[in-house]
Amino acid sequence: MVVLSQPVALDNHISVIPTYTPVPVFTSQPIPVVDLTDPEAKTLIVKACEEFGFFKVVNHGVRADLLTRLEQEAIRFFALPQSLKNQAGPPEPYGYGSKRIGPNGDVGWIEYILLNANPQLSTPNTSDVFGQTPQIFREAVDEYMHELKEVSCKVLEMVTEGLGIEPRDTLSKMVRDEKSDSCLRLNHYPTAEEEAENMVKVGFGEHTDPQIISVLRSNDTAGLQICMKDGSWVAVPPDHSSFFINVGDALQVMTNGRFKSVKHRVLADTRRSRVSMIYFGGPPLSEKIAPLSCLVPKQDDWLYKEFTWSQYKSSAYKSKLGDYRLGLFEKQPLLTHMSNE
Ligand SMILES: C=C1C[C@]23C[C@@]1(O)CC[C@H]2[C@@]12CC[C@H](O)[C@@](C)(C(=O)O1)[C@H]2[C@@H]3C(=O)O
Ligand SMILES: O=C(O)CCC(=O)C(=O)O
Ligand SMILES: [Fe+2]
Repeated sequence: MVVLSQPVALDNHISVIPTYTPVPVFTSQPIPVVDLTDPEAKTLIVKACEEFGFFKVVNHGVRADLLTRLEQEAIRFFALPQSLKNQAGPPEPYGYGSKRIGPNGDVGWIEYILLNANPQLSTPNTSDVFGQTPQIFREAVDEYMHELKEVSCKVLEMVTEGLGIEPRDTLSKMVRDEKSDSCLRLNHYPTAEEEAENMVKVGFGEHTDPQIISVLRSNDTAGLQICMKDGSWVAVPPDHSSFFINVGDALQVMTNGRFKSVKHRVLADTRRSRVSMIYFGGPPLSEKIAPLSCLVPKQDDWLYKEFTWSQYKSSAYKSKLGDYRLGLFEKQPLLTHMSNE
């Protein structure tokens, strides 16, 4: 028997993975769960960001009815006829997309809506998402983004407190800034009639999120997996009432690699549809991203060159999903002086 460990592309270009590649569920090494009301939360968050770049939060303070309201609106949108949904696309990068992810040939068993948190930065077709649907969708999106910005900032303030960084809004002020380049993604991984035997469709291929922080919420359909430090994949049990936090590339840089932006992917369960909504907390386009000087005072110790978020974003949009995007921004290791002693 040939055991494939890498995804392979089928005729329809959606990669598939053999189901007999065992993917353990997070049990032996449970996913860190942080109660945001726990006085120890900041210490637990720092530990989870160092060990996994990923954790689950409970007691986050966002009302359950807002989560269900947005999920229902997303389901209603994705149930529209294809021709109507297409009017809200193609994503450039904002708007409705189906199967194609990003501009460089990535595909997945997915359809989605990508919206910038700042409506002025969204492309015109984005308004079609709401144009054909009731006001209730826009209200749910706006309210959700507002609440998720708060959750992101609360977590980032716990990060700075846990790391002993002052002031405590050092990170959160970038996401709170009115020019913050944050976005919201609504993903739908549909069911499928046919399924190649012993194969599972890749919904969203492996990647890291480029921003500072991502806050993910899904319905109770499984599919999300994260990559451990040893390269193995672990399935994350879904939990519709909690949020899952990812460290993004920009936070990896600002902590000089102390926190790792977590590689993750979604394998679609084609018998049950999955709906996820992710808030990506990003800095303003002009923000300079570099290791924080309070963490790494000597520039010689910086692992990354300074760049603006705008530079990183345009570089990300030239890359494929699975590329290691930070590679271009790593400093060459200093050659220790060569002596002939
Ligand atoms: C293939 C791509 C899609 C993406 C832009 C990119 O060129 C590389 C990064 C991808 C990603 C992953 C996290 C988020 O879902 C996303 C919105 C982002 O900021 O970076 C997507 C981009 C996208 O789908 O537009
Ligand atoms: O849909 C999911 O659960 C995760 C999707 C994801 O990683 C993304 O949109 O960046
Ligand atoms: Fe992601």
